[in-house]
Amino acid sequence: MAADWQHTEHDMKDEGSTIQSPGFDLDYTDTAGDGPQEEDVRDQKGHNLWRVLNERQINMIAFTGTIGNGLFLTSGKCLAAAGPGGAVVAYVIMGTVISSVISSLGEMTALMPVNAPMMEFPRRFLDRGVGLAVGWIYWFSYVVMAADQIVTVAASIRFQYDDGRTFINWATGMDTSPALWISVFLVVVIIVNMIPVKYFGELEYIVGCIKITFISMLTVMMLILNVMKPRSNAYYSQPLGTKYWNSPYSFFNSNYHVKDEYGNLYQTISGGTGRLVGVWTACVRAFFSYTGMDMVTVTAAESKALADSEAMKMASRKISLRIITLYTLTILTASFLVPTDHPFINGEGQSSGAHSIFIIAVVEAGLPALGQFFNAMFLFSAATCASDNLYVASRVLHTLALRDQTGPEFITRRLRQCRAGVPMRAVLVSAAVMLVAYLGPTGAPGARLTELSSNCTVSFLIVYATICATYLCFYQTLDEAQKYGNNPQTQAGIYDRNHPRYPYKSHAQWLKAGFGMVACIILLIFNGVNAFLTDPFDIRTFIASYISIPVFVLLIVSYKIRRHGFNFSQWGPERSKDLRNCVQVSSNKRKGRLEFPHPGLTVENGKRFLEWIWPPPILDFSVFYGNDSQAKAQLVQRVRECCLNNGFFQITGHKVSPELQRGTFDCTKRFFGLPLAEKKKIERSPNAFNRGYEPFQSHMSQPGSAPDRKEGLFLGPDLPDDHPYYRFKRISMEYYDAMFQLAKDIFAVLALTMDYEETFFNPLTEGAVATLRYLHYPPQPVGEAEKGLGTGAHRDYSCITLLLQDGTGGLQVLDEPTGQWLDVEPVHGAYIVNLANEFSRMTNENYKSDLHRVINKSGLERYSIPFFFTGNPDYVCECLSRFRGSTWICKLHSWKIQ
Ligand SMILES: O=C(O)CCC(=O)C(=O)O
Ligand SMILES: [Fe+2]
Repeated sequence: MAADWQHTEHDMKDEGSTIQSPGFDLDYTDTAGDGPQEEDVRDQKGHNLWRVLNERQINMIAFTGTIGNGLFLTSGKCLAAAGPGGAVVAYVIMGTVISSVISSLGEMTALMPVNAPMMEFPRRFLDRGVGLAVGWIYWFSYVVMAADQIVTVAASIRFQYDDGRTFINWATGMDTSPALWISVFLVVVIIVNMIPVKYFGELEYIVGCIKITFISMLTVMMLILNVMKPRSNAYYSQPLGTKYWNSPYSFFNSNYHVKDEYGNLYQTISGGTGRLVGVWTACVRAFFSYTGMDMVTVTAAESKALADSEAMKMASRKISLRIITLYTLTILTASFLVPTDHPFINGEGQSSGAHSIFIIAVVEAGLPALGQFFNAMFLFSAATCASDNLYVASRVLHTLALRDQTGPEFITRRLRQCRAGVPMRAVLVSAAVMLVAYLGPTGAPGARLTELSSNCTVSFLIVYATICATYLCFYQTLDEAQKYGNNPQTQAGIYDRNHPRYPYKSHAQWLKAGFGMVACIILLIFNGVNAFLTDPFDIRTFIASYISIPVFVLLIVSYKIRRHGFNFSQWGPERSKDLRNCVQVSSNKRKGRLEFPHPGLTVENGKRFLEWIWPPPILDFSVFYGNDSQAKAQLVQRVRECCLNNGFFQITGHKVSPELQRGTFDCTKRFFGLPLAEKKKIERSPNAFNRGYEPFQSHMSQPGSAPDRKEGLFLGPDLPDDHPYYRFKRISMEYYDAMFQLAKDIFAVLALTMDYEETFFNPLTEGAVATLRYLHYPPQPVGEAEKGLGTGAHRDYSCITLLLQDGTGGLQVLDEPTGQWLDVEPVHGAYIVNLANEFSRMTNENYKSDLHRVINKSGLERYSIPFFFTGNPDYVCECLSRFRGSTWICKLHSWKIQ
């Protein structure tokens, strides 16, 4: 009874609560912790973010968001407080703290790429109330940070530098009200956040590249200024060398000046205590300039790259390494050029730009014009940070809404809504709170944004300490699941941190998380030490430094009251210890790890090394749809090379949507999940036009070998209209049509590779016959290869095949010149294009028909969806004119495709 197919829907509902099979299944990963069905529903309602960001964009969003005024404008205060050596030490030590936090968070996110991991993980592993409290303060902190960056933009426009010898002044900035600039940039930042996330990601990528270039240039510049012969208008006549690190200056600054909020000197602490307080103050500041790196995980729910489950590992590692190295180097090089007692970093100076050690360094080296350029870059940097901070805030608010934590339903419903994958309302509400920017130093009396923003940076300490604590609980949960859980062997890797399929095992855990947590708590307790050093006690600094703690506690308490009233016995930790949405790495090979096939120096090893540096090409097909003729010509050239080489290539950037691919995989799994008797009811019989079910081991791809260890379903557009499984049919046919169109587009490119018109193959593609095939490969027992492969070695028959595989891996293509089987690593959403025999014949076998096979050694279920494009049965094939030459084999033949 075919109607029983529908009953599998309820089986799928439970999928969200079980550990999922690996790889690209993670596209089912819920964005709010529900099952895939719920995601479907949300999708229909437009509540879903879109997974469109790729790895480079994720990296750059975090990079762009972190590098802001912390380093550029306020690092001078570190130098003044701790001395050159002390400042560098502070950046290094705090770098270890932040990288402990980021790797703890990154490891959990790599295993479970959920929406807003910052709040989701504490919710699961610590306490629901803590999770929500973290969500709220995290959101608020990002909003205020965004506002603070906007104020920095306005302050940078009001640029003036006057040290008695050099005078720089941006007249426009000085003559206009900062409120005007705040308004202008607020609008710009909101607009940027409204654009579809795909373009936002691309913009961020460009901005990130500019920032990386700038900061690298800054470091090199500082180095050059230090060693080169000073210019005639420099403030010094000999190269500075290590002058500011030697006597009378020194490694540490032993005098710490306690100042009140207006910069008036209150007292000086000297000696060992002075050094200690100085380094401590520098540490707190350095830590704050690192905040923002956590953004790398906020993008998890919008990342298509995360389906390649090691992308998070690479992203979190890269961000820590890049930022810590760049910051430390930049501070180090600049510290040789600016003395610790320079008045502009000790409270004087006419504008925020004048406080920057980099501007001071270039002005004193006799390059004031460069100072202007730097200020412009700092302005740009702050503006882009503001945009990133708003991005994070909106995503967190959106998640809070999905969790029903944003008050009345009529508000929550709106905050959940997304348009084109962007949570517009969440952006607007967050932007509205950014109006606190007008509280900044705009001339308005009682401007207090600075305090607000400093207590927000303190909030990050709470969030980070919570994340480390969460990691410790997560670590314990994994341990328990591994020891006491009743897990099938195929899932063992999910709980085992040492298993090669565990996505990201960060080093030295749990120690690192413990260190991160203790360090953040100490920073939290002592960050407001300045308040205690003044007399009378500085109440404003004290409140700004500690207010976040009671607010955090209050948020937790209000959650408990709302949920349990004053029934204190129920206030204990509520956690699910839920290991849902786990993913595994799709192959035993760790990404980024270089493994040689042979010991010693061999040609194969050399080849592997080259492949490691320049991995085999994945072609971005989107240029075919664009207007860039040069890029298109490049694509055509690369396709041509692939056709001539091995007869296969992989493409991304096609128009088949991830949702449709996901839906089709869903259909595939549902079908193969049916009882055998059900599947056999539509068994493919030899005269059923190549449609229907093909049972396990009933086909032999490689003549003379054992039958294929796979089962299949052949589909075409002739499913009866009254087919009972409507959704299955709709999705399958929608997918069929999309593939048909893609095949036509690929033929257009193939025509171009032969210097024909794009339309050359139209007679072949119009009215073509094609077959969609769903395949299922059960895991192949290790060491039983002689009992048959998943698919025996074969070449496809007709024209081209477009293959979509899940993340399990197992497809191999023969590299004819070397005789080696190459693994075709799964790339999420990409199509492998195989040229088949008929087509190869038409090219006089210049274009290869590739030999390929499948061995599913992963220990996991593998699903794949080939689409065989046969071509129009009436098309008369013959050797194409382009390939007619003296050695051609098909001179006398013309034939029709079978
Ligand atoms: O399942 C795969 O990855 C390949 C299948 C295949 O080559 C075929 O069906 O012709
Ligand atoms: Fe094939």
